[in-house]
Amino acid sequence: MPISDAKPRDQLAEQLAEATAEALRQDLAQQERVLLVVSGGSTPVPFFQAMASRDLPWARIDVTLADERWVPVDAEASNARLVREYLLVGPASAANFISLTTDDETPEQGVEAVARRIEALSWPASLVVLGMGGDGHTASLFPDSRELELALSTAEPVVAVRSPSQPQARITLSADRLHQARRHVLHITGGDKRSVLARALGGDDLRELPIRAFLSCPLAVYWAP
Ligand SMILES: O=C1O[C@H](COP(=O)(O)O)[C@@H](O)[C@H](O)[C@H]1O
Repeated sequence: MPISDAKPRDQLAEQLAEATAEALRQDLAQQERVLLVVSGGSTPVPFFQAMASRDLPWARIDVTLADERWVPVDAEASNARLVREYLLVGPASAANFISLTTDDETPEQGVEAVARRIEALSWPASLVVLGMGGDGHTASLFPDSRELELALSTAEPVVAVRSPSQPQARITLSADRLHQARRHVLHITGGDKRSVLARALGGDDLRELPIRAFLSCPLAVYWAP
């Protein structure tokens, strides 16, 4: 389909995939391995689909997540399942995916093993693609999380997170780790999220809207209705 006939969200996903592929190519010209950090949730699906067929040396690319629900890898709610189903297919299946879960019962038990995995990657990442929820959370930095201050301030790479608003325990890259990237993108869709972003830009209380921690990365915003 010519890009001009595409629906806005698919068009946005194509543009983001092109920019991501270009960023990875640039860094691959300078270093043997590169790292791409992606978000979960529902928004990234068309981006993953657009990315999967890109002509890239995928075997030299590590892919990990900004955050994960502490659920089995094949669970509906698993961000890793989403990545495997929509991104790691076709040419992109040659990429090395690093998950954020272990067989431990809780993220608190697994957090150290995940931290070692994450530390071993090629930081700074080429690109961190953030998402955002309607409550202003990004990754698993939730406004109502007990661990929000820790996740915003620690130098540790990952934090186990409990949020009353969320049905599952989670694990998230810390804000410090998410900042360790050459480029940052916020990928959001819909009028509601545009309003949340506008509200975030008008204030500075991170606990109210944790996305504020990334508004001056600099951050490229990819938005479509
Ligand atoms: O729970 C999560 O939510 C955000 C936003 O998800 P969306 O479904 O509104 O696109 C996502 O960025 C994060 O990775 C995910 O775990």
